[in-house]
This record gives sequence, structure tokens and C-alpha cells, in this order.
Amino acid sequence: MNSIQNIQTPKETISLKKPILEIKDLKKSFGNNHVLNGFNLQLFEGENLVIMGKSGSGKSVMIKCLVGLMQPDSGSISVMGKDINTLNRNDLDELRTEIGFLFQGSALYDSMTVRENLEFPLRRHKHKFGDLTDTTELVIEALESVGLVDAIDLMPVELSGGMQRRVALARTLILKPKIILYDEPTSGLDPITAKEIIELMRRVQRQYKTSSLIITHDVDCARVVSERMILLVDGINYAEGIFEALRASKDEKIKAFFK
Ligand SMILES: Nc1ncnc2c1ncn2[C@@H]1O[C@H](COP(=O)(O)OP(=O)(O)OP(=O)(O)O)[C@@H](O)[C@H]1O
Repeated sequence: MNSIQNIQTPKETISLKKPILEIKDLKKSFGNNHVLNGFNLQLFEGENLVIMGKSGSGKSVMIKCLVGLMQPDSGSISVMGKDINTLNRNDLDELRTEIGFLFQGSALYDSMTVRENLEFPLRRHKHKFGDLTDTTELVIEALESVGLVDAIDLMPVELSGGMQRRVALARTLILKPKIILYDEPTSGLDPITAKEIIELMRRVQRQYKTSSLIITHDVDCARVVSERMILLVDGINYAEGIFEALRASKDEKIKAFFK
């Protein structure tokens, strides 16, 4: 098995902050297909951490384990200091409101207006926000942060692909998550719209002080949004470090990510 290559990890950042999310020695196999072979990850407060791995390397499996949709064979996952395997259903549900998701398929509800799409998670998570009678202020605040207040009464079909993704991000932000998981946030978007989403991700990090885990194949996205990166190869974090240092590596497996 390959050893982890620590390439100029910004140590001063790490020593000052504590991990808000930590994965230790995660293993998952499907029969003889050993997908995760002891994957480790620490996401620090306020950090944007990018994970790159080629197709089939186990990124989705890792995310599914992280959100409790899949049971790992071994290893531990803790979120905000809580081991997710030891939580009961209610505690897990509560913890999930601290985690926002922006997945490729995080489609909006077609039959609802933008406002209704944003109200939906508020009503689902009453325990966090109480029984809100007027959600307008929260909806407008979330739409402002993605620059789409004017779209409040539109239907999803009236929005471009990039606008839909921004509304999906607003729907995530309305719950004020501490952590956001982005799965291929720029896939399927043209370069200009992708750039807008990338800039928005940075703005969100500053405004909401979120910590983000970003899974992407998009080298440009990784360069702009990441403070730190992990390259997932052979089921382990093969290399970790800042973008420029990884890009300068002479290691063939690392170079392959930047071609
Ligand atoms: N439920 C499952 N049953 C059996 N094998 C699975 C299951 N889920 C994932 N796998 C296998 O695990 C491996 C990793 O899959 P995964 O979807 O995590 O890859 P990925 O890195 O997300 O790929 P992509 O970038 O293409 O989305 C693949 O070989 C896949 O076939």
C-alpha cells in the first residue's frame, strides 16, 4: 500500500483549529472490491477541503458512510465531536441539520416556487427553528447570499441550470449548516456559470463561516476554492497538501490529477 504524502500541509492552520469533522481509518469493501482501505480525513473549522479521486475511487462511498447512508466495515466518523455510530436516530437527525449538502442531483421541487423550495427544509426541521409562521426574512436572507432575491416567486423551470444550482445552495444555507458537502458542484455547467458557482462557494464560506468538503474533478474549482486537498488513490489519502504543491509534484499518480 502507498504511504501518504504530506505535501506542504499548512501546519499553522491545523494546529490553531480543531477538526469539525474527522474520519479515521475508514474501510469498506464489496466482496473482493476493496474500495476504502483506511481512509483518513480531518476537516478543520472554516476550511475548504477538496477531495479529488478518479472515477470509481470511492468518493461517493465515503460520502455515504459520512452521512449514515452506508455502513462502513470499520473505522470511525465524528462530526462536531460526536461519533455518528453511537448516535440514536433523533440525535443523528439533529446533527444532520448542521450538515448541508449540494449534490449533483439536489434537484428543486418542480411543482414549488423558489420560495416554497426554500421553506421546505425549515418546516422539516422545526426543532431547530421552531414553528415559523413567517419565513420571508430567512428566505430572503438565503436568496440574497446567492444573488437571486428577484427569483423568489419563479418556478424552477423558469431558471437556468446555474440559477437552479444557486437556489439549491440557498436551500442548503437556509438551515445555517456548519458543514457543507459539495459533490461535483460545477459538473454539467458551462465554464462561465461554473466560475460563478466557484466564486459563490468562496463567498458562502466567508459569510456563513462554514467548513466545506468539496468533491470535484474540476481542477479549476480545486485551485480556486481549496485551502487544502486530499487525493484519494487506492482507497487511501494518497497525498495531502495545498494545490500548488500537489500540482508541482513529480509523482506520476499525483501528476495524473492535473493533466
Ligand atoms: N452498493 C454497492 N454495491 C457494490 N459495489 C458498490 C456499491 N457502491 C459502490 N460500489 C463500488 O465502489 C466503487 C467506488 O464507487 P463510488 O461510486 O464511490 O466511486 P466515485 O469515486 O464516487 O466515482 P465517480 O467519480 O464516477 O462518481 C466502485 O467500484 C463501485 O462499483
